[in-house]
Amino acid sequence: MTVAVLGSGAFGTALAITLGQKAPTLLWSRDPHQAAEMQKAGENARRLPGRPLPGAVTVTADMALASSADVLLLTVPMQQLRQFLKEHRAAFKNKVLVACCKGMELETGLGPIDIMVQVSPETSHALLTGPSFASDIAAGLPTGLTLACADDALGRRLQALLSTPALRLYRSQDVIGASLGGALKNVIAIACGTVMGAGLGESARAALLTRGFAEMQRLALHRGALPDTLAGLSGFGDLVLTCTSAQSRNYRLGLSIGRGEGFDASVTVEGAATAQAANALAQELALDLPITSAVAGLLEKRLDVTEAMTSLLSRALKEE
Ligand SMILES: NC(=O)C1=CN([C@@H]2O[C@H](COP(=O)(O)OP(=O)(O)OC[C@H]3O[C@@H](n4cnc5c(N)ncnc54)[C@H](OP(=O)(O)O)[C@@H]3O)[C@@H](O)[C@H]2O)C=CC1
Ligand SMILES: O=C(CO)COP(=O)(O)O
Repeated sequence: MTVAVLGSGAFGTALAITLGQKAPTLLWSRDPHQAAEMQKAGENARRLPGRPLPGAVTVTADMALASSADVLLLTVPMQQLRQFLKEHRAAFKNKVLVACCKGMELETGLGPIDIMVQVSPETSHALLTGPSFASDIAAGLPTGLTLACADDALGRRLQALLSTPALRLYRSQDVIGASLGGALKNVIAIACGTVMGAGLGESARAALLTRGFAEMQRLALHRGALPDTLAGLSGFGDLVLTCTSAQSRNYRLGLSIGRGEGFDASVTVEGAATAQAANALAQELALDLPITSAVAGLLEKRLDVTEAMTSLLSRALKEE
């Protein structure tokens, strides 16, 4: 099976770099000028500078060529996924689509698998998620990821195809758990960045991370996820990474909120829309997600940091 990565951002480029060390790999960019520049320079200077593309990676803006591959890794941001699938529906027919984005759609609360099922029912679907900063992956540093696919036979083929000496993929059939874990951890990372930015200390961060994990489980289990998935790489694993590293854009957005500073609106921060979508869903389902609600309040500027902390600390005392 041949592979193309669709979306030449930081993560798409990183995946193409690592997979291109194993087999010829196509990297698709929506911008012909950028594709030509990357191919010529052998590098994605804009999104992932200093990480050379292997010779087996071909960068192209030609979707007909890119979608000639058997397996298409979708690395466009979550809020762009539906439109992207609609635009290229004909080209994707009968292909295997592996979503690599993390989040919930703002208007619907749906995750990547739900959207692929809705918009591209004539394709096969899987999700690649877990702790994996683009620059680490591109540098060949090791990590473990979750390959979630409801169809176990296809999941096994994708696991073998996409694993590399540095990327160890674990299989799961729980697409709901893998999808929600990857989406919700970003919301908790914004919360953790905020407490660190506001100088509230590492103890507060550890408490938020832990209680945030409880919220992730509450919502995901209600939606039918398996507890083991949340405790795995796509949930707990990615939560720990994202809540403790300034490499994370979600964590950095939180830091800037905590410090009262601005943040570059062009940076992809999946947790922002997801916080609002998850908060709306929690209200609809009458689920108590106080940290998610506080993050949504901060992002919508209904709360400041002091009010958000007060809203969390002043709730009725309860059992853990
Ligand atoms: N960066 C990371 O460390 C990791 C990211 N992810 C996930 O991967 C996803 C992408 O993140 P990342 O690569 O970092 O984001 P970036 O912001 O680096 O890149 C996003 C890319 O998507 C392209 N794009 C945006 N909209 C469209 C569209 N409508 N059609 C085609 N292409 C489009 C952009 O093109 P253009 O350059 O032309 O704007 C850009 O190349 C996110 O969901 C993220 O959570 C997962 C694991 C790690
Ligand atoms: O998902 C990621 C690491 O697994 C990347 O996190 P950020 O999107 O916060 O940078």
